[in-house]
Amino acid sequence: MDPIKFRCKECHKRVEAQYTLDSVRASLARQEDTIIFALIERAKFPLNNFGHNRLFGSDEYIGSMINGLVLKTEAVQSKAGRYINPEENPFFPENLPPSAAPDYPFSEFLQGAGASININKEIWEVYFHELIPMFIKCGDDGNHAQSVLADLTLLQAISRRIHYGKFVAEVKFRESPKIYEPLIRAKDSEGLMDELSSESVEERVVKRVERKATVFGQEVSLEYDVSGDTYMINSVASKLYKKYLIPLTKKVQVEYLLKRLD
Ligand SMILES: O=C(O)C(=O)C[C@]1(C(=O)O)C=C[C@@H](O)C=C1
Repeated sequence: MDPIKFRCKECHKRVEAQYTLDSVRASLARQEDTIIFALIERAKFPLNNFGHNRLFGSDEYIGSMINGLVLKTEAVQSKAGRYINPEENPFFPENLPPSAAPDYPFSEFLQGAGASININKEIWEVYFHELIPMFIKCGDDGNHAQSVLADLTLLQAISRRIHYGKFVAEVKFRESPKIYEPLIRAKDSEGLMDELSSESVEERVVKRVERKATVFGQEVSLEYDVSGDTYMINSVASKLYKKYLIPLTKKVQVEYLLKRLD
């Protein structure tokens, strides 16, 4: 197939991202939609034995189906430039091929050694050992590749949300350097955690997620407006946020800030 040759006048224009507390919160809210739809997609499949299937044998990668597919997919996406975007973090950063995509001047908003924080190993553990058992039924419907790719889409959306904490932390630091600098110099993780946390904002996020998940999970029909909850992921989505996504986003914020002045 021929690649698309068309290019509009806007193609080469650099779009400098403006990060403010409002804009990063708006981005977190949009990312909720992606995560909820990815949860709905994954919920369509049973467990599908991801831990046992072997893929890519011989001298290539040998591992479980999920490891193999994620490793290979990330390699392809890395070549296509996914990880030159500072908002993206790979699950298998070791030996990723470099980007072959044209250079793009992504914003250099993040500062210090914290810009390269990657807690995907922890996210991976939480995902397979705590999140998946929360909403996926045991069983095998033969759709192994499909369910693994649904896992990857969901994992990437979750990872992006959690690592977006770096951008939230940088915005907060720039807004109040006089508050954050002494805490960073004193390596006061608890003080930083207290400073960046807002219980009322967190409550609003969890409530909004539950509401969105209820609406997105409904079946829409031509005969009647909406019918019952199809995928039952509203309680899963709000629990996911309360128990894992918000705490891990805050952990990334603290880790980022501790390295902000390095
Ligand atoms: O909105 C913020 O200020 C954030 O830091 C993001 C976030 C979240 O993960 O949703 C994390 C910490 C705050 O307590 C509130 C919300």
